[in-house]
Amino acid sequence: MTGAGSGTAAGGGFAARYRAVVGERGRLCAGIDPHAALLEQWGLPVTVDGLREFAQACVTGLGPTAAVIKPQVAFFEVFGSAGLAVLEETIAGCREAGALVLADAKRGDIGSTMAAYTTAWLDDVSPLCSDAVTASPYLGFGALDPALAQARATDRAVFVLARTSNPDGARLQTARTDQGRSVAQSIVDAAAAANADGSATAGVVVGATREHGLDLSELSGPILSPGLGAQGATAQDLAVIFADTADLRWLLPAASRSILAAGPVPAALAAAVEATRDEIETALIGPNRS
Ligand SMILES: O=c1ccn([C@@H]2O[C@H](COP(=O)(O)O)[C@@H](O)[C@H]2O)c(=O)[nH]1
Repeated sequence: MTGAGSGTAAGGGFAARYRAVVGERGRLCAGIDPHAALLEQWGLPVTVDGLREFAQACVTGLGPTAAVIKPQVAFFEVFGSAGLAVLEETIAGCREAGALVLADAKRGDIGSTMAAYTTAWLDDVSPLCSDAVTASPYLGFGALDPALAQARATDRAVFVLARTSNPDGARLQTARTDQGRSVAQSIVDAAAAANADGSATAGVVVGATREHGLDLSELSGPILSPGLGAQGATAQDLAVIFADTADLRWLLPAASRSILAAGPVPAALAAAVEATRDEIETALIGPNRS
């Protein structure tokens, strides 16, 4: 299997893997968020067996279709070790199908503990090994160094929270640092510095739900933008808030519940991915794209 998600790539950084799969499948990150309400909507029990069936349908429907797949780790942790076993199968299945897997685990801790999180999420020795992981910079961007180093060495990426899609984030993220920049802008700038080698090792998370006030033009790395659909953002909003502030080739809009609502039939999930992606492409570059 030679898909973007299969194993460790050989050089070129995450940038090459990302460009290849997004070029082929389009700009969209499909989330796997097995909410209890969705399991019920799909006619599944809210048990680990229901979780497994849900995840298998996602692997079949989303794995060959979406460029990036983002399992939300929390919904698997709800079921303890059995849920984590399902997460392992889900990650492996999506990577085998050629998607890049971004584990939404939002890890962040002192360096020595961060090293263990790094092994868990970004090292081939781990059954949870993914192509990228989300991270919180609240202990300082430098505390993420072990993850960034491992990601750089293995052509993976770390997506760092900068300006999140929830309203509660604003007060902290728009606060000014002693250098006069917003906290969120300082995260973006640190990520841009980490990407100076062209590897795109450091992505950022910037929600699609509101004006972010950031200059993303120097980032040279992926911008995960959650908030489409269930949180109220639209494809047109993406064009408005990112067109003048970012290189749109790096924009990776994300949606979970609005896609998963199309289940449980895998073909319907795949169709929802395609429809969402087409809406995004039309909004960002117009209907006559080649
Ligand atoms: O700022 C952020 C960061 C992460 N998320 C995560 O993305 C999905 C969104 O799910 P929807 O169903 O499309 O609302 C979810 O896993 C969040 O934890 C985010 O929404 N905002």
